[in-house]
Amino acid sequence: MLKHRHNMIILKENKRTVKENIQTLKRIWRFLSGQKGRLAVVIWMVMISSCLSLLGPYVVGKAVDTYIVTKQTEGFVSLVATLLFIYLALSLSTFLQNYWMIGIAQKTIYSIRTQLFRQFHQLPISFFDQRKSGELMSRLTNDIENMSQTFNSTVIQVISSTLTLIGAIFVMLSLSPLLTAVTLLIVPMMFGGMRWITNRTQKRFKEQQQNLGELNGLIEEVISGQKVIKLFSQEKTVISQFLIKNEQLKQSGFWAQTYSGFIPKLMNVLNNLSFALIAGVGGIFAFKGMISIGVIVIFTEYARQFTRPLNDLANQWNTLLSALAGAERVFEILDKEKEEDDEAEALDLPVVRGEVEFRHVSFSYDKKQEALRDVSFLTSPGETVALVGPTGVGKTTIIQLLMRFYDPDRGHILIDGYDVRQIKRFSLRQHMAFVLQDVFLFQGTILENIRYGRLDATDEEVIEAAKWANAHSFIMKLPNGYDTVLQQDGSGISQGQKQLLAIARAMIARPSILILDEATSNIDTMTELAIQEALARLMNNRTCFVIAHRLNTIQNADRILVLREGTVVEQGTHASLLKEKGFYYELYHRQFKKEII
Ligand SMILES: Nc1ncnc2c1ncn2[C@@H]1O[C@H](COP(=O)(O)OP(=O)(O)OP(=O)(O)O)[C@@H](O)[C@H]1O
Repeated sequence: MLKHRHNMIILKENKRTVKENIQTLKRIWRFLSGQKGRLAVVIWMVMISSCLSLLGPYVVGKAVDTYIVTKQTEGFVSLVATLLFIYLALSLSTFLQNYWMIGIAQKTIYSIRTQLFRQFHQLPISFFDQRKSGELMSRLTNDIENMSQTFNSTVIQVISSTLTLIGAIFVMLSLSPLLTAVTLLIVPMMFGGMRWITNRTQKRFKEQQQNLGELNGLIEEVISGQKVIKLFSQEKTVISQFLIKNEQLKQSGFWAQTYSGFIPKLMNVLNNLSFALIAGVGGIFAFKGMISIGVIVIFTEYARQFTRPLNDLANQWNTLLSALAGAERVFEILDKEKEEDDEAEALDLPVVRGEVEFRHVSFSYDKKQEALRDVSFLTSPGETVALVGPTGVGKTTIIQLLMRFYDPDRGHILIDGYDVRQIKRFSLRQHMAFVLQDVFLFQGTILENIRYGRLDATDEEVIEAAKWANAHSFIMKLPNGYDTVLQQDGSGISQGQKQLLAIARAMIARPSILILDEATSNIDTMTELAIQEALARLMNNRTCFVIAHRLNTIQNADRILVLREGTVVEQGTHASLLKEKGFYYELYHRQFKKEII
């Protein structure tokens, strides 16, 4: 039943062309390259077990004719022993083929999963900017899991069902073509009936899937937005929204399951019908001496063998197609263009002084609307540069280009006189560190989180950095000090403490160029002071780019770059810019002055 439900859900995906499916199969085949020998053994095993499963009923039929009808006992025991051997061998070969196939499947899935995970690290940032993380996660988990399930069982089932089906028809034809025709009568009825039910269930399953998606979306939103819901006392609204969606899901689920429940019933009816037909028509043939009783026994057994593989094939076929669609989604990522390789003569910069120049840089994310337009500036080593401007003017974009997450469409970015394209990415990023307002902490200890800045730092160096970052004292108050395990979102420590850890992490990286995205959230005064002091130490003697939100930072900056609509409209110190009475002056009076009044 479950399998059948799955069929319906994936009907939509089955619209892929045969050519596309063959191409995907070819690619999967390539992943199996190291295991073709084992796969051949499995296929042999499947063939043997299919033959054995056809042989069993044949021997039973022969036993009826030779021993039971004639009441002959001699040799009967050895025939029963043969039958026992056939069924034991069948069980053993089924077990072995499953065991080996699971081994092959898991090895293949392991290598596809590893390749996909590696690929994620080689893709440019633009790839991630354009996609939802949930959707990417689902390729690495759901799609691969779907492939894995299919490899585990479907391949074997498809081969075995096909062989059994062909074998059964072949043996039946050789025994009695007429009775075979009678047995096959149920096939069109089976397809007709299935089609009738499928047409009705398909719509219901689509509805169910859609309702389930909407309900999941609501649940996800409610869980992540718990604080907002509570704060605005929206619990009742959310619950009533949930009840509506839940009711819809119940309704569609009820009808989908009810309709699909007809399928096993139909199979049963048809099976019984075929038994009755074989017994009735076969009986008449037997009276006329056209066939023996044993042949009727063989036919009734094969009739069962016949409907089962047909049903299995219908189910497995859809599962296989759905797995192919999943595989295609995985391959689509594997085929994405990787981040451009470093140029052959790209340099390793052992030391960076921190001179940064943007020379007529223009850049557009979508190649339609420019996010930066002819931006030029030159900073001296050790300068603190504040990027100032209204929202969406390109402050973050300047930083993204500096870190080489994107390359400019026009113009050049130079560090110590070298075009960033001439520097190896790894080397470039090694000289940079950033402290962003959303501090990203990994699941792990505090020690590991700080050491992320430079993996070869000793424990002593980590502690030293934490002391410099004013983080040591709060860390020591935690139950396990530096060994306290943080969850991925850093729950358990405050926003300000996360900032202090981020500063320690940047400190240990010993960068020449520092990037700061100042936190806008309110942090208590004591922690704020600790952060400001730690930042001042971190920024000392380093070129710093600050996406500045605090007046204090802006006033103390050596250079302020004032951005407007993707271009630098003014630059200078706070005092000189105020004197100019231009855009900065306007911004200052609009945004900041109220802070100091
Ligand atoms: N990944 C992206 N894809 C497409 N457009 C983007 C992307 N990131 C930013 N943009 C667009 O580029 C322009 C500049 O964005 P940017 O993030 O650099 O602004 P900002 O000055 O940092 O803004 P804020 O102060 O709000 O963070 C905006 O118009 C924005 O919509």
